[in-house]
This record gives sequence, structure tokens and C-alpha cells, in this order.
Amino acid sequence: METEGVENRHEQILDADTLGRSEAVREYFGTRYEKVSAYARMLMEQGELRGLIGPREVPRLWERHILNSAAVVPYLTNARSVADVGSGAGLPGVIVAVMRPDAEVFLVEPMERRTAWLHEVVQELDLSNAVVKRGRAEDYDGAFEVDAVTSRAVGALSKLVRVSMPLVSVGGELVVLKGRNVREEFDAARKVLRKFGAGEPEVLPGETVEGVEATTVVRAVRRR
Ligand SMILES: C[S@@+](CC[C@H](N)C(=O)[O-])C[C@H]1O[C@@H](n2cnc3c(N)ncnc32)[C@H](O)[C@@H]1O
Repeated sequence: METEGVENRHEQILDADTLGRSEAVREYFGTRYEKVSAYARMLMEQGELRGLIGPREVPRLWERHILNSAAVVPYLTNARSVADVGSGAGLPGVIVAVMRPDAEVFLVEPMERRTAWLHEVVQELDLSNAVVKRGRAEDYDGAFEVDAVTSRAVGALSKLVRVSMPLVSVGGELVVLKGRNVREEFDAARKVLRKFGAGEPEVLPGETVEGVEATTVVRAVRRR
């Protein structure tokens, strides 16, 4: 029984690695590939055991998590500072920090167990541009401002705007990974978007590697 579990796990890791080792993925990440790959390996080996990702996520780690997270990066071109709110296992924050070594990246996460993991990742990957901030986004209102806040799977758009926009400098933006039905969340978010002078959010295509399903990226700019 025990051996079967281990073998299953091993197979899952090999499956997950097939996409991660493909030429298309190596090319996509370029010089940052080794670090992204080291992070993926850490997550494959420890993510489930440490309660960071579900067991079903291991085989689809690259597609659903690593590449999905990378989809925000093309929308952060002008950002010199980024905060990833609700970073959890480091998604998308760690990917942003790896792909944008020129930007300072704050990984904001309240749960101690998760921040301990994030500290390990930052050390292991030698990410000198990443800073782990333990706490809720609301705790940092007035403490720092960034050019962009990223977020994935933290809550409805209305909550994200409410807790994250105070961290965005005027002219900066919220760049959020969402499901394709995100427009359904716009009504509830409008009032709070208006408070920050942000109009209708943009729904942008989150394309990464050919053959990998594109995700949805939502962007809202803070105007006041
Ligand atoms: C479902 S997890 C998603 C983690 C990661 N972003 C991902 O996509 O895998 C949501 C995370 O958001 C964090 N969180 C919830 N509310 C938050 C808030 N107000 N400020 C910062 N983090 C928050 C939780 O502790 C949790 O780690």
C-alpha cells in the first residue's frame, strides 16, 4: 500500500515535469528557467505535504499554477515595485520575483506556515528582490505603496479592490488572475473601484506557452 502511494507520487511528479521540461517552456522563461524550475520542484516535492497545494494539483503544476501565474508578468512592464497579496505558496508572487529581478516584490501573506515556506523559497532561490511580509493586505495600508498589486484566488474582485488598492500608488494598477466569468464580479466591485477613481476594469488575455490554455487577467488602474 505504502509503496503504491510512493510510486503513484513519483509518476505524478514525472507527468508534471513533462511540460516543465519542454523546449517551449524553457524558451518561454529563458534565462529565468532554472529558478522557475527549482521552485516548481520544491512545490512538487513539498507542496502537498505542507498543505500548500492539493494532491490533484501536482500533475498540473506547470499548466495550472506556474504558467498561469506567469500570465501577469507581461502586464507589469512599468512596475518597479509589486506586492502579491495573498501569496500563499508564492503564486504568482514568486514567479513575478523570478521573472522580474529588476522589481522589488513583496509577498504579502498572513498565515505563519505559508510565510515560513515563502522565506525558504526566497532563500533557496536566492531571490534578493523578494521580501516576505506577514500580515493581511489591510495591515499594510499606509505602510508602503507599490506600482502594482498582483493577486490570485484570494477573493471576489470587490474585496480585492478594497484591501489591495490602498497599497497601489496613484497611477499604479491592480493586476489580478481570475476565471473567465470575472465580469460577473464587476457590479459588486464598481462602488469601491470608483472610490479609487478606477473605471471599468480591463479584461486581458493571459497567454503564455502555445498549447497551454490562456487564463484571464483583470487590470484596474488607480486614479486617486
Ligand atoms: C486560496 S489561497 C491562494 C494562494 C495563492 N495566491 C495561489 O493562487 O495559490 C488565498 C490566500 O490568501 C490569503 N489571504 C486571504 N485574505 C487575505 C488578505 N486580506 N490579505 C492578504 N492575504 C490574504 C490566505 O491566507 C491564503 O494564503
